[in-house]
Amino acid sequence: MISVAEALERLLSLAVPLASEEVPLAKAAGRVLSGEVQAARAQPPFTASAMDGYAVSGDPQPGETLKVIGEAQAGGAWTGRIAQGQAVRIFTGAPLPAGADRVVIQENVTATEGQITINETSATAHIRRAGSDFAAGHSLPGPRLLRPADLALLAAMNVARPQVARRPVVALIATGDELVLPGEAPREDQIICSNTFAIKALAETAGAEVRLMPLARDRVEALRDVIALAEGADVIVTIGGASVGDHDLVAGVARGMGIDMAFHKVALRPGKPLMSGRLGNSVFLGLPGNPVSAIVCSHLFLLPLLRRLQGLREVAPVLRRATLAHAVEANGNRAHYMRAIVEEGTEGPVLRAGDSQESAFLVPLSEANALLLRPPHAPAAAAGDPALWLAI
Ligand SMILES: Nc1nc2c(c(=O)[nH]1)N[C@H]1C(S)=C(S)[C@@H](COP(=O)(O)OP(=O)(O)OC[C@H]3O[C@@H](n4cnc5c(N)ncnc54)[C@H](O)[C@@H]3O)O[C@H]1N2
Ligand code: MOO
Repeated sequence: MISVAEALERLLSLAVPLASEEVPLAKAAGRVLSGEVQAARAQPPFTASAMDGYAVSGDPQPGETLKVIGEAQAGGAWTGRIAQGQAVRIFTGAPLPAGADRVVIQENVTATEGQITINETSATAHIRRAGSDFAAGHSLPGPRLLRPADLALLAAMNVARPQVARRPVVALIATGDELVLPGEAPREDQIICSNTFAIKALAETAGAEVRLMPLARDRVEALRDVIALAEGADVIVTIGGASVGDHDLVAGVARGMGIDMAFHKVALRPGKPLMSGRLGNSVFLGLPGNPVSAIVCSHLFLLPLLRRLQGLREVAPVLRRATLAHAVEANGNRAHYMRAIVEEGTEGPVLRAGDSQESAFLVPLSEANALLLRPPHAPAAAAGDPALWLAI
């Protein structure tokens, strides 16, 4: 069995970066900017008032009275020139008139018909210099996952249609004679297919377009047919049938279809039977069927793969530190990702592993907000000891 790190490296090496496409900004959230983009203009494009008040020349002192000779508002510049002893009524965002050096906020003046008297001065000029946020030509480098603030920045840079990596297409295949879809009437010996819905949602958070394939029954031909239907997908994900039982057919069928297997079995709990390889133009990822195993493996492997396909470099799950709320036993030879709850304590985050670590149970997974990582062969640890975790 190979380590989680080795498996992830082998999986990521199968990823051929996807082509890019242009999208309108309103559709660009969560997409990966492909390359560098440059600002067509500076921001602010002109020196602007940062407050509502009066634009003045020089630094008039308390008691001075100035004549108000015009008004400037955002989107409505006053185009004259201010001289000493004059003021222009100005509002936040308006271009600062020529000859003005500062803005006196309206709270600091007494305004009467056509004039103001200064009551107080302030150390700040209350102006935003042209280009003080960014200059024309300012660049936002890619690849970069576009967060909401990035979209505002791109808009201000007047980039209307950024180039982003196209969405990876994921074909999701649940396997097993025991499965029926939610809403259907299961026989006594059947269960509801659950994993698919978590994995679809997870893949979509990483920008994928997910195709739900028909359920594949536990027969070689049936499985082969559904996998063949998935041709053209960037990633083919199977769920179940990954282990060693007589009805666990996925590895054999994938081999029969010509997969170049990168690994099968990882020193991981839950998720030992995980497999991956290249199948035609697709990356093939065979997840174990147990719901927790499949979902944990999706966090650890599918999400990084989807991000790498879109060109991102830093894709491994982010490990954070916390202290253990209780003792934990020594670990065996597989990295154990325990379902846990992380909470903010008085001295930082505290981790509590769930009572049940059964890889088929969904309630503890639904209650968890973290996976507590116990590395292979980690010695027993006591309450208060440091531990690593990742958010789920
Ligand atoms: N003799 C051995 N048996 C098993 C081993 C082993 O090493 N030796 N490994 C165990 C481990 S670890 C895991 S994990 C499971 C995974 O096996 P499979 O990937 O072959 O999964 P299945 O047998 O098809 O299913 C396991 C379990 O999950 C349920 N399942 C499957 N698909 C879904 C779905 N889409 N939604 C909800 N539940 C699903 C299925 O009914 C089974 O109960 O193997 C152990 N066995
Ligand atoms: O590795 Mo299995 O995924 O323990 O349940």
